[in-house]
Amino acid sequence: MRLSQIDPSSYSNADELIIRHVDLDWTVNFEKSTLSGSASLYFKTLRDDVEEIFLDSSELDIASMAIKTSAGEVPVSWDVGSPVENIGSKLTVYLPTKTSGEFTLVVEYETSPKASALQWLTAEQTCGKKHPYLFSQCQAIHARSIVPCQDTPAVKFTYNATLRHPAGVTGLMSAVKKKSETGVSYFEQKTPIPSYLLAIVVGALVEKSIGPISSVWAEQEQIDESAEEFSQTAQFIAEAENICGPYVWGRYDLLVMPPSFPFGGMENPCLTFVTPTLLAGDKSLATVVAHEIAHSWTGNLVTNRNFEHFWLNEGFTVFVEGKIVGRMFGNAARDFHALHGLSELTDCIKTQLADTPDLTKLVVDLSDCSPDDAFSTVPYIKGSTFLRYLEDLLGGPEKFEPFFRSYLNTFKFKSVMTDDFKKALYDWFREDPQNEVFLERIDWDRWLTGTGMPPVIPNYDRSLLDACQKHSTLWAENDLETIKASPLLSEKLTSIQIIEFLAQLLEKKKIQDLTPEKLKLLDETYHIHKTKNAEIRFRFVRLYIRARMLDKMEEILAFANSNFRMKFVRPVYKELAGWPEAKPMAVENYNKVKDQMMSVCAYTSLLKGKLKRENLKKKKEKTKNKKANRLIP
Ligand SMILES: CC/C=C\C/C=C\C[C@@H](O)/C=C/C=C/C=C\[C@@H](O)CCCC(=O)O
Ligand SMILES: [Zn+2]
Repeated sequence: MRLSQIDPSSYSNADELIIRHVDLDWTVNFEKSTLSGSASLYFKTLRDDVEEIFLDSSELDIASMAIKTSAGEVPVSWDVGSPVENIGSKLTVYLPTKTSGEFTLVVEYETSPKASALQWLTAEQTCGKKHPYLFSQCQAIHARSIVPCQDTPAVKFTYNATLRHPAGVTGLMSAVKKKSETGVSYFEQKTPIPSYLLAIVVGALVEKSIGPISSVWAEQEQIDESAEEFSQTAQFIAEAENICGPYVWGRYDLLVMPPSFPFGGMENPCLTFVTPTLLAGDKSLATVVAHEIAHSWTGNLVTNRNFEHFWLNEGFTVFVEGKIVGRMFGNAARDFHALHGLSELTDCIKTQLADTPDLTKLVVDLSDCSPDDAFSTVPYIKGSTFLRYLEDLLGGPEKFEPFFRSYLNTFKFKSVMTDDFKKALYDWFREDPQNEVFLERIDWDRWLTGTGMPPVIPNYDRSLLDACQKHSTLWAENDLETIKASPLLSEKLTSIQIIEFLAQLLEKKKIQDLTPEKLKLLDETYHIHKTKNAEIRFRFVRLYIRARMLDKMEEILAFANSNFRMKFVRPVYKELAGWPEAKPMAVENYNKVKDQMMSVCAYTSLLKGKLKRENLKKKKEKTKNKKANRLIP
């Protein structure tokens, strides 16, 4: 079911009125695990005589609501619809009179201790062990669990916030801090944002400067290594500005999160959240920061109108990330980065999305699927591959980048659909009639609604990939003695090449004699036990699983418990579920640690396969019934 015309995942009647600004006054209650206070929503009607406001909400305890106009404040009544799993409840506000123009809705409320956007950590769960910690993750549709709102990226608003928290901790938000007093911080976000970019963190945080507009924030124990790992931040920003135009958000700070943060990074404006699994010690995973910086334009300035068009956020961002890599490390590195993305996409389509081919489309149908269930690497990699294909087709970076900048400039502060991009592309390139023949070649249907891998793979420079291929073939197709004798073993691979080589090894249907001895040699050859690189460890524990090494279960589960980044946790559990001897231990471990995971991670790690299969079964039955009905004369 589509909840509204504009957005299948939002109840809001954003075709009738929109939120332009929000004032938040929140008190952080660590003892109750709640936020309490008020949200003032400044509305502008888009048509005359609006009678009701439909908002999104999830488990909010609402104490009062009032409408404020220049004439004064009037209490209003409301109704909370029955909750729908992974969606929340429709919140209907009844306006006292037919309303046009501008007005404010003031809501006094408290969040649930189970608010899906929030994670509350006890002091023991932090590095410093002295203070509790709170953080949020609102994308895609979890903002509704911390504020009643039009929780759709079709609507953008500015916000101010007053944050009251215990005196010994620091509060930060996805905004610029204007002032702080003991136990109170004041924030301002002057650039309109969609609700999914609201963010809050409260904890024992310290700051270290890493550039003219940037600091890294972390717990004291990780601050120095974080500053070192992300020392390229200012250069990433400079390259991104060169590609996309001026940076408008004032500050670009980084926050190194606790290990339970479910994603690699989250592009919260002014304050990107990153997983500590990026702390590899050699900056080899810092391209995630380049990615989050790129979002300052693609996603945060030009935003997908709903999550069916998520590729407009992520595909565009990976495309810019690749360009930053190219400018800083050369085109061979850019192309290797893209080829590595394609390996990840192949793996994702074959494993995570094997039962749901519709989710391999670039533009998906989210009518009966929550965005969290649809999330995959497809919009990232298929999307960026499409843009690279267009760039190559339409004359290379020299011709494409001016168009790209103009697209960003035209749609900044707005929310867009795929057709807006398509029209902008045609408007720009049709200026030169010579482009017509190339424009005609673009098979939009296959790219946007075709399933599976991208229909065209660009002609990438494969020089850095070749070594990975040689190594994976050596290890997959030979016995131990032949491998030991190979001169390849003394060839050095970079961390990223090791990641790709292991990914390729995992891709092979059959690895000859995947024995403990072989894995021991592999470990020694590439110094896997010494590495801090989580991407390498992640792939190596999957090899242990493939080799059915029960004696490595402790190590496998230690990795699964070392962080709750979904990219790592979900495939590990999925593979363990397919190994009958290990499954009971995996289930037991999951049950032990699931309360330390964010709800999105706990929910998608174990249930997803089952739920998807059930939905598919239901869909098939529906189609069968429809067909049967058609046969009835
Ligand atoms: C076609 C997909 C439709 C909707 C998905 C939209 C949002 C999904 C929701 O689960 C939130 C995603 C947040 C992502 C944040 C950061 C990513 O870049 C992280 C990528 C994975 C990782 O590196 O850990
Ligand atoms: Zn992203």
